[in-house]
Amino acid sequence: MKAIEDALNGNTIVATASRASQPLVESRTYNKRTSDPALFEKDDAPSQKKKRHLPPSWSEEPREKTALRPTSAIMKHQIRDLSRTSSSNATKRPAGVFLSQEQSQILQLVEEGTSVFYTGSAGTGKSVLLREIIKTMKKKHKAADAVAITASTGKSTLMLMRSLNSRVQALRLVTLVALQSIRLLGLA
Ligand SMILES: Nc1ncnc2c1ncn2[C@@H]1O[C@H](COP(=O)(O)OP(=O)(O)OP(=O)(O)O)[C@@H](O)[C@H]1O
Repeated sequence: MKAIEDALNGNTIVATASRASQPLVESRTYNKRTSDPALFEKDDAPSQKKKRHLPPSWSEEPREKTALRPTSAIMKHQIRDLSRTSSSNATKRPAGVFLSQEQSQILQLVEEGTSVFYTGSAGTGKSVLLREIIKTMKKKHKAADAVAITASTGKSTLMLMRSLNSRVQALRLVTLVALQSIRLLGLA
């Protein structure tokens, strides 16, 4: 009631004025920036940065010069050079085929002039051995026509043509197969 009466008598203004003349400490402390250190409470005081202590060797060691990173243009050249050298090496020194003991035995028999029939599961190295046999026989009998490759079926002829990967050989192969077929049929 006392407060209402005071308000009616116009004491409100006086009260407001007195309140405004004494601003809250809180608002001064938190909402206003001030350089007065007394206004800072101990916990709110800005912490002093500690000086970093580095090991003595840190500053004594001279900094190594970092190698410049190659630009993309330089890298392109390097990659091109690398591919050139690797491809030239590949043509000069093809990866040698090291035949297994079984493959070597068959090759030896062929070299000795023995008629050989060899077979095996898929991927056991029959084609690799055949290529080696052809190579070896060509080396042994230097004449161009000394070695002839035949196939019993059209399909196998095509397979051989593909595996031998040479048009001339493939052409010769087809001719030989044709000749063999003619002979087998007793036509010639
Ligand atoms: N002596 C060897 N040295 C290295 N790799 C070999 C050798 N023999 C066979 N291979 C490899 O094994 C794989 C199969 O060989 P290849 O194609 O000659 O088998 P295959 O018996 O002819 O198979 P398929 O009957 O399926 O035609 C190939 O990748 C080949 O390079």
